[in-house]
Amino acid sequence: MPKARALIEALPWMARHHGKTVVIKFGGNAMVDDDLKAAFAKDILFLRHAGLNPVVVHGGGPQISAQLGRLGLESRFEGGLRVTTDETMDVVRMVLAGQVQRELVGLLNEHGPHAVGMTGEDARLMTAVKRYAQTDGRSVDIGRVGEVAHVDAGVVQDLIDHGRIPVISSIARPEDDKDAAGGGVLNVNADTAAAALAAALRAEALLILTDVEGLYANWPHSDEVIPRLTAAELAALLPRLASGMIPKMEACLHAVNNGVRTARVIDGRIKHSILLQIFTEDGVGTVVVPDDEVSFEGATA
Ligand SMILES: Nc1ncnc2c1ncn2[C@@H]1O[C@H](COP(=O)(O)OP(=O)(O)O)[C@@H](O)[C@H]1O
Ligand SMILES: CC(=O)N[C@@H](CCC(=O)OP(=O)(O)O)C(=O)O
Repeated sequence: MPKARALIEALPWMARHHGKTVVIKFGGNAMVDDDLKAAFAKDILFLRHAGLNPVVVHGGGPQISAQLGRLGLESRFEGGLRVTTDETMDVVRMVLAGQVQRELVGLLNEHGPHAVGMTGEDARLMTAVKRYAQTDGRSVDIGRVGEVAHVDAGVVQDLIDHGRIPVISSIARPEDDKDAAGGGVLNVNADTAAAALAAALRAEALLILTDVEGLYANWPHSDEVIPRLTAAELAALLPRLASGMIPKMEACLHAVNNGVRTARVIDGRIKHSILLQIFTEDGVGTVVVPDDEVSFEGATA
C-alpha cells in the first residue's frame, strides 16, 4: 500500500508536468559523492520516462576551485561570481565541459542513449556579453565573466524532440563575432545560465539543487527556510543577500519574470531530492512564483 499511495500522491504533479520542460540545475556543491550523482541521474531518467522533458544545467564551482588549487592558481569571487582571467577560463572550460559534464552524461547514458552534452558554444546555443560584478555599489571588472545575451532555444528543443536529455555547461560564445574570433569564450554562472535557458524554453519549472535546504531567512545565524516568495518579495530581498545565493535568487527571479511558472531551490545533498519534492504536499526548499500567479489545487512546483 505505501508504494501504491506514493505513486497516487505523485499523480497531480505528474499530470501537470506531463509533456512539459523542466530545467534542473545541479550545483557543484551538491555533487558531493558518487551515490548522490547516481541518484540524481536516476531521478532525471524517472522524469523523462514519466513524460516530462528534463534539461540539465550543471555547476562545478568547487571542482574548478580544486583544479585551480592543484595548478597553484587562486580562486577569487566578487558578488558570488568568479574573477576569471584568460588562464582561469581555460581551467573553467576544461573542468565544466571536460569533467563534470562528461561524468553526468556518462551516468545518464548507463541506462540508455539519452544524454547529449553541450556548452553554449555548440551551435551557438548561448551568447553572452561581458558582465561586471556589483560590490558595495561599485562596478568591478571580473574578467571573462558573461551575462547571457541570447539563447537559441531551438538547439535544445531539437534534442528534446528527439527524446534526448540535454546536459549543458555554462560557457557562452561572445555575442559580438569580433570577440569570438580568437576563441574568447565567457564564464557564465550556472544558475544564471539555467534561468536563461528555462526562460528561453518557456519551461514549466526551474529546479535548483544546492547544498542548503533553501533560502535561509537570517543566514548564517539561523536555518529557518523561507518556504515561498513572490517575485516582488524576492526583488525586495535581493540587495540583502550574500555570496552564492545572489546569482541563485537572481536566477529564480529572472525565470519567473520571464514565463517560468515556478523556480525552486532545494537541498541537493539529500538523495533523490528531485523525486522527494514531487511527493511533498507544499514542496520543499524555497519556491519563487510570479506576482500574478493564480493558485489552484495541487499547484506545487
Ligand atoms: N540566505 C542564505 N540562505 C542559504 N544559503 C546562503 C544564504 N546566503 C548565502 N548562502 C550560501 O550560499 C551557498 C550556496 O551557493 P553556492 O555555494 O554557489 O552553491 P552551488 O554550488 O549549489 O551553486 C550556501 O552553501 C551558503 O553558504
Ligand atoms: C562566473 C562564475 O562564477 N562561474 C562559475 C561557473 C560554475 C558554477 O556556477 O558552478 P556552481 O553552480 O557549482 O557554483 C564558476 O566559475 O565557478
